[in-house]
Amino acid sequence: MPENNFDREITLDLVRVTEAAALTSSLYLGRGDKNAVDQAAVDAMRGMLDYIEIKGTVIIGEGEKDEAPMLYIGEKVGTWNEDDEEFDIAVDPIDGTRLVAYGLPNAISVMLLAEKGKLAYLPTFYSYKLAVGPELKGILDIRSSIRENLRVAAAALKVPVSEITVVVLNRDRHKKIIEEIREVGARIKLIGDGDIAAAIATAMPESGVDIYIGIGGSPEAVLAAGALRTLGGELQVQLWPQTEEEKEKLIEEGWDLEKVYFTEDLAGGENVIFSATGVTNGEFLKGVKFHKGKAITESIVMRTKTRTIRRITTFHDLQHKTIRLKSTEGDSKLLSIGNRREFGLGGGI
Ligand SMILES: O=P(O)(O)OC[C@H]1O[C@](O)(COP(=O)(O)O)[C@@H](O)[C@@H]1O
Repeated sequence: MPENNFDREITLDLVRVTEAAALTSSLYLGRGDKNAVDQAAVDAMRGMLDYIEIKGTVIIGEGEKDEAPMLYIGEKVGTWNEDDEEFDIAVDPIDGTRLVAYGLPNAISVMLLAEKGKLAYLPTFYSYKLAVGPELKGILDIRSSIRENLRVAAAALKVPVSEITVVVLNRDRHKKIIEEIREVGARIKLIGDGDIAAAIATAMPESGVDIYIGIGGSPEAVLAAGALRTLGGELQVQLWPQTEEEKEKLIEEGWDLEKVYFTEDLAGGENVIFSATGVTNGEFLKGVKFHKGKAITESIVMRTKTRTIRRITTFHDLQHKTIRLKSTEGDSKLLSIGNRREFGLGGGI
């Protein structure tokens, strides 16, 4: 297949993967069961990844933190035919599992594909991140104080600081950051979870978000960088060890804790493809909606090569839509998304 056609094909394939994860996990909306949400998304993703004509290796999986189900690092995905191209893959089957478990907004299913060796490995579980859209790209510095960055941002955007909106994960570790933003007088949106969407929102003018800052998962940083590459935004990241012991170990191993990773260091190469599907309504994607025999999903897919950004609304007929679920052990089954009993869920009244 000529290279261009191949890229186009694969772009839609990735949407099918995040759509399947979003659809399946959304069956568990509001049931209070984070693990069921994650398991559904992981198995659906794995099931769909099998169909993509690539030699894919998952190099960024997620789930270690709470022993959640995961697509594990090193897992081979795709068809692995002789002529297939090799790609590295980063996934977050659900960013915001708790959000789905409690029916809260802003959960998405995400994956990223890049040329081999072009996605960064960050050794810490958490990273300190600063994300901005195109207008602030190259202007802020993660090493500067919050006050200084907000001053510079206001000057660059030609607005008073009070019109700048900063998104921060609502965590105790961010107490100082939040206090500082309040002191300077910018607006703050505290979010419960889901910092991939928050970082990406900075590059979406309609979101009303200017800056995302704070400490969040390292895999999420790489995934957000993949999208920001195409959107023309910027992510700056520093490793964030959680203990003195971890810090010393990293230094011993030769990691530079002062180093700032920029967008291209995190997701480099010419050919980065990012796909996300909304699970619950959010900043930049609508969540899965069930309506009169159909499930409706909204996805966004983008490629760095052409800078094309597509929003895709898909109507899935519940009578005919099947999803292939595949377990870590390799067993697969085809389930009908319209039949909740097949997913071990009550059929209702
Ligand atoms: O909840 P923590 O430990 O503060 O970690 C923050 C990370 O967790 C999330 O909010 C949610 O991640 P999961 O849904 O994968 O658990 C991420 O968006 C964020 O990077």
